[in-house]
Amino acid sequence: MSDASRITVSGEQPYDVVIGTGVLGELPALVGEKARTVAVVHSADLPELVRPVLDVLRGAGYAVHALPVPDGEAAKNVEVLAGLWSDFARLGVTRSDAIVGVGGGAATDLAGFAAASWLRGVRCVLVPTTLLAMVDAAVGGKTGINIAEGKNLVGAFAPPAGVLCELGTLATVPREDYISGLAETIKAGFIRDPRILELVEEDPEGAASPSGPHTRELVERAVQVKADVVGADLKESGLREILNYGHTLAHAIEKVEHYAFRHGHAVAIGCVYAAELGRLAGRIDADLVARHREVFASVGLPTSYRADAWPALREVMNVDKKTRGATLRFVVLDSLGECGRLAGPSEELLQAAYLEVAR
Ligand SMILES: NC(=O)c1ccc[n+]([C@@H]2O[C@H](COP(=O)([O-])OP(=O)(O)OC[C@H]3O[C@@H](n4cnc5c(N)ncnc54)[C@H](O)[C@@H]3O)[C@@H](O)[C@H]2O)c1
Ligand SMILES: O=C(O)C(=O)C[C@@H](O)[C@H](O)[C@H](O)COP(=O)(O)O
Ligand SMILES: [Zn+2]
Repeated sequence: MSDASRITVSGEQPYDVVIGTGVLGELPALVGEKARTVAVVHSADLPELVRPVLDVLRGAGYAVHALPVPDGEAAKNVEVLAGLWSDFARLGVTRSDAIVGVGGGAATDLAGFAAASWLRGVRCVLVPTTLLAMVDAAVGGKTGINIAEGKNLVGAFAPPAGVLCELGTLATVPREDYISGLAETIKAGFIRDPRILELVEEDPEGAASPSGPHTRELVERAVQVKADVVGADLKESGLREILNYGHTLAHAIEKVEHYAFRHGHAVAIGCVYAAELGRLAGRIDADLVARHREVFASVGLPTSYRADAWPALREVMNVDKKTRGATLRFVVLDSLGECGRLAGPSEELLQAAYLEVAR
């Protein structure tokens, strides 16, 4: 029996993000009647989480194939993707069939791109199993992989047919990964829904645990922010850029760390950097910057990074997707919950803001 709430993402083909317990029963309806073969892309390290997915699909009569991929960020590369394409060919995945992605954001990004690129696009259903994947990665149709030159540089906008957030799976997420997901949740609070910040500030320890009192509300609020934004601007022609708050520096940190640094941890540092940029550019005051540091730190997220890394980080920031020609562009806050853009900041400003997060 499901207690699910659902948030609809509008667009050419609207879909629901279903949040609750006992939601996997909705999988067959999302995979659809036309499908015969279902390829389930999942992290090799999570057999207990994928088993119920396989059982539900097999019970519904599909020919189900489990396709394990390397754990975490190691999944998001071109060799793994090419391996999936060969698997789909071998298994005879056709345009009437479906791909299901199960796991954290790395697995759902990969599965989504595999589905978007196979036969130029087949149906994809996502079953995120981390907080970060539920509140952000699995929602909104940004799919992709990393290359040596940078994070998520190859991918496609390809919305899923549905997203099933089984809250029970959060219980086993390692604490540091759960906290990483809180960074994106808090980001949603700064850019659009300040109530999220209040919920975290009232009870940071509760927020940092899946058994905390507000877990479901935090997930629902962050998903609602994402749904509202991507429903209005799927392909990031304007509004959607606000979801990238903090990511210009965050992606550079991840690249410099060879993708061994958690995404949310990098986003927390990146949001503080963006806040400092905003303050130095006269857009927000010191109190709002302090609130960034306090709320991220209250749940154990980092807010500073190595001082000596600046030259390397600065170079990587040039390939940020918001850059236009030689002009770096940042999402900044104009006030709490209101975003603006900062285009072409001077090198002095970029460095001065970095000095504020450097340690
Ligand atoms: N597409 C988007 O819009 C979008 C948005 C935000 C982040 N992302 C991407 O998401 C990725 C980060 O996602 P993440 O934080 O989920 O990391 P992740 O996918 O690397 O998962 C973190 C770890 O948790 C494990 N795990 C997953 N579910 C579990 C569970 N229920 N119990 C126990 N362990 C579990 C994974 O195996 C992995 O080791 C990054 O690649 C980031 O770029 C994409
Ligand atoms: O959905 C979006 O749009 C986002 O920017 C959400 C981010 O949290 C996410 O990390 C995204 O993958 C970053 O996108 P990118 O285009 O900068 O790679
Ligand atoms: Zn992110």
